[in-house]
Amino acid sequence: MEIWLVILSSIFVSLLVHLLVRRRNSSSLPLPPDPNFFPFIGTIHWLRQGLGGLNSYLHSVHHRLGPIITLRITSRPAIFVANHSLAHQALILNGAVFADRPPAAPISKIITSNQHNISSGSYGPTWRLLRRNLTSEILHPSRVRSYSHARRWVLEILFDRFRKHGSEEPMVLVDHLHYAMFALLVLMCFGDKLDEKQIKEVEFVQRRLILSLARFNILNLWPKLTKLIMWKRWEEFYQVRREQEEVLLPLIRARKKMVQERKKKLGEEEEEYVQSYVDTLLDLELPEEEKRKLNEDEIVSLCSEFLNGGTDTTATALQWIMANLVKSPEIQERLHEEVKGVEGEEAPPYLKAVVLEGLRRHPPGHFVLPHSVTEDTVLGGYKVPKKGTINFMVAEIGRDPEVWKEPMEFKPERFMGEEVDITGSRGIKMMPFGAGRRICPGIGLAMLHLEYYVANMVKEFEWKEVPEHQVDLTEKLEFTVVMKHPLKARAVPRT
Ligand code: HEM
Repeated sequence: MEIWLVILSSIFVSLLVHLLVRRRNSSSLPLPPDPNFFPFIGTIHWLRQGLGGLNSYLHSVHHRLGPIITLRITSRPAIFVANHSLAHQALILNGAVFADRPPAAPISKIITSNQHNISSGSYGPTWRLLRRNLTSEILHPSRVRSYSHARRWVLEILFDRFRKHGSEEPMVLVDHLHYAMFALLVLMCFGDKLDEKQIKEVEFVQRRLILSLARFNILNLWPKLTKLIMWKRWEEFYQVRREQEEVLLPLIRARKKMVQERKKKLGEEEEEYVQSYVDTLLDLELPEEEKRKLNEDEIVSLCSEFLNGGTDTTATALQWIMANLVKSPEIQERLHEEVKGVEGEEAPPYLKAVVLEGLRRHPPGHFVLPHSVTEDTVLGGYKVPKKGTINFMVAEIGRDPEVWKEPMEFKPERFMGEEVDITGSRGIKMMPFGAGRRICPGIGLAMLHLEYYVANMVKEFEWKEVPEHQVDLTEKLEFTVVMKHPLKARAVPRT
């Protein structure tokens, strides 16, 4: 009874808002078409199927209404763009206007210390400072080269695990990939080679946070109400965040102490020192807040963003690529022929093609993070309002049959002899890292990690399918879009 009352009053209120907004916009351009005359009704349909239902719902709506549509999920219109040329117009040709982020929902506000991180920060001086710090101090190619010992160290850990597991039994590869990517990024973030127990603790708190976000999302809907009727879930959320702080803060403080002691000893003989992400954050001064330094809460959020941004995405992409190599032994063999004689970290052409095809066919994120515009603007003949949210559909764009022949097939050959600009600046054909001013700053590091680990895993082992665990490419939405049935294959050492 009460549920019906809530649904009816929501429909009534949204109808009213819908009509009012229509009237206000009638003198200017319309918003992109909305599939539902009664806002929320269509959305209830896919909400019932969970977020995974959104993809197929959007696919059918785009098919009916064209490449740019509006959905009303909350009071802000959410616009979805599924076309490469519109994405280019917005993100590259009109980049500054489309570079903002919408205000964070209550849960994200807490996780991001009030949007004081890169991915959720508004387009302005603080975002610019934080992003420039990451790209120039940690992700600059020369700095990335200086972490080559870490890549090798993690490769040895991986191979050790594969050998211990043995070649007879199939293994779930993604668990090892997650651990490996965490070991690598934890080192870049906190400096020292931590021991396995510490790395596992970091991996545990970080993965628990991102995997439980879907469960906590409901708290965003009406925080004042959910704090009353769902207080237990709020408590659970605060507990997850507290436990994250309990693991990350001691690592941050230890690094701070080390940096201070190093400053005191300046001039004396230097021990070997590789700069970590935390070191770079300690000295930053926020330009919009009387040059104050970052507090511990903000440093935790930035480290958390760095760890999650670079681990789950890369491990997911690695798993999809390896799954396709197991499924197509002839592609794996061609790749092995190419990489077996290659030393060093420069990727040969077929390896590059395999990685690009993996990112096109299975982008870890099916959408870029939500964007918003700095002023009312126009896209595809429709109005994009300042307070709206605009989403770019990465998977739809990379699988567009108008652009890609047989888009659902895994064919690295399509990239051979053809230069594809993955940043999209000269035209977008695929955009697994986004495009324009908010493009993933980790793009160079991610490509290096993908090429390096795919090449070495194939060089050292032959990956074989097991009849009881045939490769199944069905997708499932977690933090990224992962394999619903994780890859289980045998790793046979090559002699
Ligand atoms: C295969 C690996 C990766 C993929 C597919 C990926 C993908 C993306 C995408 C789609 C975005 C959103 C772009 C937008 O909103 O327009 C993004 C943003 C971001 N990524 Fe990545 N990423 C990867 C690896 C990394 C790595 C290694 C790091 C850092 C170490 C990183 C850090 C970030 C950050 C900080 C942002 C926010 C940028 C901003 O808002 O200005 N990512 N990434």
